[in-house]
Amino acid sequence: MKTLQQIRRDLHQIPEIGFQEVKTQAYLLEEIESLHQQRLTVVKWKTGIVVHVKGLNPTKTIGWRTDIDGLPIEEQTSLSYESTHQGYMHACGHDIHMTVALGLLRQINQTPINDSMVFLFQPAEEGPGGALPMRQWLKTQHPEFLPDIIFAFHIAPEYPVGTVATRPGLLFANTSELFIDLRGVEGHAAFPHRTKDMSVAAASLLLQLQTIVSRSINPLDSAVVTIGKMTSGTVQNIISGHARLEGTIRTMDAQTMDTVKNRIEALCKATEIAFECQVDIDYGSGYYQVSNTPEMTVDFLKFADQHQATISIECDAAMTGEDFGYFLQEIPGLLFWAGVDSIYGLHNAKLNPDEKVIDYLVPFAESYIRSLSNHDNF
Ligand SMILES: CC(=O)N[C@@H](CCC[C@H](N)C(=O)O)C(=O)O
Repeated sequence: MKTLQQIRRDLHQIPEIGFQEVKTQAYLLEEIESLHQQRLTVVKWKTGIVVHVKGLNPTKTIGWRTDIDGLPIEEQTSLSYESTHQGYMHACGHDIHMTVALGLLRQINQTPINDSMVFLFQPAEEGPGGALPMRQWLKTQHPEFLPDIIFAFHIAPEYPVGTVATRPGLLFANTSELFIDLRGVEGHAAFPHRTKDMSVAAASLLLQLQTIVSRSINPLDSAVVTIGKMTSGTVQNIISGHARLEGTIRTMDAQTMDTVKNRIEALCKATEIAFECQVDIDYGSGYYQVSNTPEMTVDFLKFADQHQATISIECDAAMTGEDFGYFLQEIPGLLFWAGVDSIYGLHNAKLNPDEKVIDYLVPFAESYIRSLSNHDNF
């Protein structure tokens, strides 16, 4: 049997983006198939997997969800086990998330609890979003695998290993992707008056977008409009006829998302008039906020407080997005941060989570799950 460290390193080498996690799915299936199958039912969904572990005397089903996708980032860690998929990296820790889920699955399968468990290996968390369609599929095709309560964690580079952090209620923001295409007229650099320059239009729009949060959102509310990518033009002496802005919107309040989108649409219309061009907006995929079930989260933090090896923190909400919010929309549960002590943050090409988190978190999660299965107070 492979060590969990080996599994994490193997998975780290094969990052794949949303709904293309073919090798990842095959690797996970091989590991799952190597376990005693007596209590297991394994079903594939797209590039994801659902594993049901039958309890000894089940009255409920406890869910554990992990995301499985990587990011389109060129890794710069120089680790001996760095990504073999050029241009792709597990830069958000999903390799650690999967490994912990497999470790917990091994433990629960080896020494079952009274209740049943369902492990959801979910594709496409970074986009376009696997949680919502997976939830719908479970509801319609496999309601017997729908958990009564559900848990997930996310690595947190800023905390040391052994730290868990979460909060009752809102933890992560509402999100929407944002893609804006500006189409004008390309032409010779020496004759600007015969063109409609989309580099200038995009630059102007980019700056105007920055006024939304500062001038249209109540300062006591919170929002983010980030343009992470801006492309325009072909070569230095041709005026660009096409530019594209790619970004993301984050809001703490679901209604604030509408306010931000209304302002974006107004500024795009104004850009069309000002620069005599066509501007098209595509909101891509959006995620519902992650809102933890309050009583369960208070109990979780109490459990963590009493756990010998754990530092527990009631943290602030963050502008991160997570499609786990779609599971919590219908199923009680919570998401928590787990410290991995890296000077480089999430989505950074040098992110290097401390693998000790695996040996800490599997027993922590196992004892938490066992404590829940001994109670029927939810
Ligand atoms: C935990 C994390 O980093 N999640 C991602 C989710 C991305 C959602 C979507 N693709 C977007 O960019 O809006 C995040 O960036 O917060």
